Order: sequence, then structure tokens, then C-alpha cells
Amino acid sequence: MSARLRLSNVRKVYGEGSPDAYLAFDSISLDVAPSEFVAVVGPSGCGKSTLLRIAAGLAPASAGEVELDGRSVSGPPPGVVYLFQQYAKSLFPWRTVIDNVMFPLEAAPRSERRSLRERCSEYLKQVGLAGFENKYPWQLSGGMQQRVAIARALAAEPRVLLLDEPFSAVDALTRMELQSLVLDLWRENRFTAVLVTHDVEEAVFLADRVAVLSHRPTTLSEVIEVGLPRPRDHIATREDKRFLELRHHLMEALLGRLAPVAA
Ligand SMILES: Nc1ncnc2c1ncn2[C@@H]1O[C@H](COP(=O)(O)OP(=O)(O)OP(=O)(O)O)[C@@H](O)[C@H]1O
Repeated sequence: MSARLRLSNVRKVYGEGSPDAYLAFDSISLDVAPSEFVAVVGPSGCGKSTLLRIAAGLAPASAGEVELDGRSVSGPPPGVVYLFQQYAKSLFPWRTVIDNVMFPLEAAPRSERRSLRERCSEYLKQVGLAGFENKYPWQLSGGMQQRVAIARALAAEPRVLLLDEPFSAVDALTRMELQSLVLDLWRENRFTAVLVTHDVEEAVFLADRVAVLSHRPTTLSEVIEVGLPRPRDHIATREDKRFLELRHHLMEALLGRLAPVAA
């Protein structure tokens, strides 16, 4: 099957041409199939967010190519939605919850607004926020605000959803709830998902494959097939032998270069 999203030999240099030019990563090639869920893990600062922004067409690569359904990406393409870590900054505090979710549909003709509003209420229901349409983001908890951001992403009917550490600003239990929510929505809506995270358990729990970025100089060191059965459950999946093996392997890959802690 042809790739939905294809990264071919992508390289990023910040400050190219200047004496303090900085090579973020090089030679990254990765194909993501339609409806696949791929996680990208790597140590802090290795370039995960940069890579995702390039995949979204939000930043240019220094070399290499990004393709969406076979077409070269040179700016944000329709159908690709980016979900940010900092939901509080990505929601508009002066708009109600429903008006935040409606935002990607604002260009639609007035005559369609009523039916779009109903559709957006449906997305809010899907993320467990029925009845919160007329609240403002600042009246909601952090986890609820990220649910609003997820509903807004759904309203854009993504072919590809790019998730940049989307759960890192919430507490551990909320994080697990949001992980399950994203898995349910992914299963129902069949978008392609690429998740950047530094959390190896999250990567294994959610993804079909995990791409591992190395320490500097960053390259793609391996891509691992997860192969755990779906639907996944926080208790049973995390106790599965395969889950534990993968977690071990990824922890070693990410921590391998650190010196052991002295007794
Ligand atoms: N706009 C920029 N200009 C210059 N350097 C940048 C810029 N954005 C990122 N960098 C550098 O590129 C490297 C990769 O940054 P990036 O945020 O992509 O890494 P990351 O793996 O997502 O990090 P973290 O896991 O800590 O969020 C870092 O060393 C960072 O300082």
C-alpha cells in the first residue's frame, strides 16, 4: 500500500550558513500507511517536534522531502491537523467551547452553520464534553481543555493527525484517559496518527510502530513493530509480556548512553 505520509531523507539545520549552524537531524526516512498509528520517541532535544512540524508543513526541511498521498508538502496541507502540547495556548479563551471547536469550519457558508454546529456538538459528545458547549476554556480542567482541542482537531476531519506530546501537561490518570480517548477516536475515524513523545510506555501502548530517534547527531535508529492486540487496555496491555519486552528495549535504546547511577 502506498504511504499516506512519506518522509524521505529529511535533514534539518538551524541557522544554516551561519557559524553557529546546528544540525538537528539528518537522513530521516519514514513511511506512514493510511490509518496507521506511529509513535516517534527520542531523547529530549533530539528533534522530535522539529520533525513533526516539518511533516505538518509548518517548517521547511533543509534537505529531503515530505509527501502527503504522493504530493510534495511545501506548506500546511489541508487534511493535516497538528495537536499541540500546550492546549491552554492553542484554545481561544474569549470563545466558548463550541466556538473553539467550530474554528476550523469558519470559512463555511452561513447557510451551513447550523448543521456544522450540530456536527461540532457531536464531536464534543465523542470526547465526553456534551453539555459544556457554552463554557469558556478557562472554566474547564486541563484534561477537559485538551479534550476541546481534540474535538476541534476532529472538526477539521483530519486525514493525518500529528500529536506533539499532547498529554504531557496533565496528571497521570487524566493522561491515561486521554490516551484511551485518542485510541477510540482513531479506531472510529480511521485517520493516520503520528505521535511524538518521550514516554516509551505511551508509545508502545498507542502505536502500531515506534520510530526511535537517536542521541545527537540525530538519525532514525530503528523502527519497531509493536504487534500488541487491539483494543488495548491500560491494565491488560501493560502487563502483556510483549509490552514489557518493548518497554525494556526502548528504555535501553534511550538511556543506553547514560552512566549507571552509583550505589
Ligand atoms: N527555531 C529554532 N531555532 C534554533 N534551534 C532550534 C529551534 N527549534 C528547535 N531548535 C533546536 O533543535 C533541537 C531540537 O529541538 P526539538 O524541540 O525539535 O527537540 P525535541 O526532541 O522535540 O525536544 P523535547 O523532547 O525536549 O521537546 C534542539 O537542540 C533545539 O534547541
